[in-house]
Amino acid sequence: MKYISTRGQAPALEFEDVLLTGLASDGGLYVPETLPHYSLETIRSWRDLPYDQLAFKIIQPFIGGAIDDATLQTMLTETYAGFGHKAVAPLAQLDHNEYVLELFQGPTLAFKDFALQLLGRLLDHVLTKRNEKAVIIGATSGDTGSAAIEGCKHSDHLDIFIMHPNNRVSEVQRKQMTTIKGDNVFNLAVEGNFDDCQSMVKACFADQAFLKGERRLVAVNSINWARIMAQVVYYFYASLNLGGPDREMAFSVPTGNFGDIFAGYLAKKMGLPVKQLIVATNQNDILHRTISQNKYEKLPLAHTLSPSMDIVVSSNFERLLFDVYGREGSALANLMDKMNVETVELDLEKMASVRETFDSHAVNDSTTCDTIKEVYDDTGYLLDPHTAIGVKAARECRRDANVPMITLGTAHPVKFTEAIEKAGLETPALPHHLSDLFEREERYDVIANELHALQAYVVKHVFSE
Ligand SMILES: Cc1ncc(COP(=O)(O)O)c(C=O)c1O
Ligand SMILES: N[C@@H](CCOP(=O)(O)O)C(=O)O
Repeated sequence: MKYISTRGQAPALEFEDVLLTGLASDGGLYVPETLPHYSLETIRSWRDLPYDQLAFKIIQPFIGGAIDDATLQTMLTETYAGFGHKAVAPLAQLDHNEYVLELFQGPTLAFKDFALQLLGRLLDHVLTKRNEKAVIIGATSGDTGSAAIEGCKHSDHLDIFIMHPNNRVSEVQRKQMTTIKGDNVFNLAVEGNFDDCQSMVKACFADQAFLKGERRLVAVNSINWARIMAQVVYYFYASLNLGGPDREMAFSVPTGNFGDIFAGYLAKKMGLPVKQLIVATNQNDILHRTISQNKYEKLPLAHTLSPSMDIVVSSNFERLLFDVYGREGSALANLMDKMNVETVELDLEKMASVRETFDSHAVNDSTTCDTIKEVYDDTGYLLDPHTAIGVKAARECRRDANVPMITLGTAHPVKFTEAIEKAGLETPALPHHLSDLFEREERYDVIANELHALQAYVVKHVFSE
């Protein structure tokens, strides 16, 4: 399978090279040139597959010949065997036709594990084969960081640098990242917000001279296509477990960088019957304002009780716009340049095509806490604040009560004590494998919100080995 850039100028790449990059050289994001499409009959035939085998069916066509089938299946089996629930992505029922898809059963307790525990294995496999070393530079608002470090810490071929906004991730999230030992692991607390960290990652891709041509730069954020690819699987899995593909499903997705919901959009394009996709945001609601009012306007980033979604510039929205604008790279490049500097309205018929599938809703901190409390009182089920935003948005935007509504449960509540306590509830104990987290020694450095500070740090640690 070939991958092309959303901005039309960068060379098309095969899977292995897409895996080993981040942004395309023209500043765009890689997407498959064509998507596989499956008949209902084919999807139906996957109904009884365990998660790892379903993952093989969905992921293998994206990888093509880059990894042989037996090795890929082994990687997938090992990846998902490390999850804390035998079903890997179990469904919890809140009400009639209302579910939470628990995507927080992986080692770092957030949906990021689904892709990042696999990504670490894929990268190690390909770099070993090529006998190459790479540098990972990633940005996190709290969850990507620990999942990426967990996935990459054993690789001799990778040095991993993860930036988080200083004092703006939860304590559990910070400790999860900064207590992982490994000579190849570096945590940086940036004096800035997530958007600052993310733009530094992108700036590093635009100018890689600081790596002296000696190391490849790889992304672990969802700008890396392999992240999205692995996230498509659980839409199929959830649907198949609730009678799909013979009935439609609706999904509500707590949204920040638009990676997770974009995977749902791909699942629909690949043939899964999906009635609606709900973009659920916190107070950082640029996507909600874009979808509901057709006004893409950047406002200052707000710090909320759902810190992982404290994001203004949602990178993967570009991948959706690429489709909406007829896959015309040059038109999209112009639009993205405009969106970077001014408030933009999309063409009306383009917006109408977005609204055919997508609805949106924004939830503030106080309603987030009320939702956590209400659902707990009704059902005894404790939502994390991000998932609570998804549940609230699902209840507000539902198009058809007969269609099962599945909210993606993106994180475990134990990571977000502040919101749980503000909801008047008690945070549960940390799971066994993290029970001594607060006694573990932390290791991280604080750096200025400046590209040269980051690059100097990376150079010092990569080339002084
Ligand atoms: C817990 C949690 N929920 C939701 C999101 C939003 O996901 P996405 O960035 O793919 O939209 C994130 C991270 O972005 C997250 O960490
Ligand atoms: N919520 C994320 C932010 C980064 O998003 P990504 O999906 O592009 O890696 C986080 O927790 O770090």
